[in-house]
Amino acid sequence: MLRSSKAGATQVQPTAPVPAQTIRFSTPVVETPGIVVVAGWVWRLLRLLAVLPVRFPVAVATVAASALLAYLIGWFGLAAAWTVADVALLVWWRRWPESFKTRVARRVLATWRWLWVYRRHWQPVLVVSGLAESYLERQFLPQIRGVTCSAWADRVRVKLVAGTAPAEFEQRVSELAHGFGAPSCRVEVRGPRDLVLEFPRRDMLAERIDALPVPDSPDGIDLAALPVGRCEDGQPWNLRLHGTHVLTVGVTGAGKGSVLWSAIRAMTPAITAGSAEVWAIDPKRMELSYGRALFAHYADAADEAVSLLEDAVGAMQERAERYAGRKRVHVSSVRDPFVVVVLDEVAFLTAYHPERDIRRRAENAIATLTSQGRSVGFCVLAALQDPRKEVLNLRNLFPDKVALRLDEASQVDMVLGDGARDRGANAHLIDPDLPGVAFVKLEGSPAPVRVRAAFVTDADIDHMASRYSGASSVSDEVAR
Ligand SMILES: Nc1ncnc2c1ncn2[C@@H]1O[C@H](COP(=O)(O)OP(=O)(O)OP(=O)(O)O)[C@@H](O)[C@H]1O
Repeated sequence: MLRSSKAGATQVQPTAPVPAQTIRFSTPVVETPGIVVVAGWVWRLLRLLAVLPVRFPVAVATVAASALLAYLIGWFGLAAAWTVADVALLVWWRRWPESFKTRVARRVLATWRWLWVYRRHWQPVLVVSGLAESYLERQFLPQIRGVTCSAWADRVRVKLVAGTAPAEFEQRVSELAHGFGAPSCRVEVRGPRDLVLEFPRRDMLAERIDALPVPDSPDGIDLAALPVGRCEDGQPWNLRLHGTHVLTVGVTGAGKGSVLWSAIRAMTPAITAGSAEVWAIDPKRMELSYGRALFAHYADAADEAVSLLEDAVGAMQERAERYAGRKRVHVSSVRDPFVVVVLDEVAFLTAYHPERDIRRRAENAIATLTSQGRSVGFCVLAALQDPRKEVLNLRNLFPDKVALRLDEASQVDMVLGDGARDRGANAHLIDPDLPGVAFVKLEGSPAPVRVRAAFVTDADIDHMASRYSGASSVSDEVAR
């Protein structure tokens, strides 16, 4: 039975003649003469010698100067010259460590990593991961243009094969990361056929980040760039609240609270001054209740929470009416403070609450706030555990999203948008021992960036509540 020719598809060798094909034309094989092969090798050697001084001017100059010194003053003199140079380098390193790192150490490291890691493994990794292209029986590989090292990552600049697209690299970030022994890989497109692969060497976010300092005065606070943590490259992670709405998604224990609290902490002086207000909804009664004194309004029970949301809608509409035809941009002031509605576990109101009326009212209010509040200085900052549509079908009304540790790979694109996982946002692979680590999309960069929120402890919240509370709520009158 199994031997029957009908048991499976017939395999045809692509080079073997098909039975019906009596004559088959093929290219004749001509043996390459030895002299041509040797000439090819000599040509490649000469080309390498010509390119070396351009590619590695310092290394070639050092070798050439050493050879010249050895010739002129002998091996003893060369050893003395090298000792002096080493002492000079040592002094440079001790005296100006930063400049030594950027000008010497990282360049040497980059050359080493280029030779030992990327050049050595480039062809096998790219061929096996399917990034080598074939045309007319010849193989074409993307070329390494150069390797640079930053404090935490290697950046490999690559020239694409003509006719291919960066998306092919974006879809194979996992293969590339494993192939080159890096924890992850990020693709940055610089221009036509020009991209950079970023491979972290160490995790800059492995250590907990303590709560960031509270700004001294409300004047320096930029509500469109509140410092809430650190990016993977060591730069501050600034969260935009003014002019947008933010949805923070993560499984239980992922650190959603640290994102909410870091944002509140960054604007506390504005809360004291009255130019910003936080209206907090805390269904779990655990996350926000600690800092109650900082909030203009607070609700934990479902019916109170829905009333709070409807009050916010009322205040927003009153402001929109006042602005109509007069003002197009909201500027925070004591008269018209910037209002952040902080909603912990938003699904409690929109999906899990047993009363249909509560769910419907909550959803309507959130939809109105998120669709109309941006330009009049209202922002919704919500936290959510499960990003599926059945749980929160309003998630697309939040322009900015923070993907903390997620349960499943498929949830990454649900939170950060199509293609985010292909671009390296592996939020489902975040280590559970690193709460507060997340992927976000920053302005001006389509590639998701790995960040970590600073951790605001209970003691920090206590301190903030006792020192900065007492702001009178101007919007009270409007809301009531
Ligand atoms: N940014 C952070 N840095 C370091 N540790 C953190 C950070 N955020 C949270 N943690 C730790 O993780 C624990 C859980 O954090 P948190 O309660 O904020 O998670 P969550 O996502 O809000 O969970 P849940 O939905 O169950 O409330 C905290 O008690 C704290 O110990």
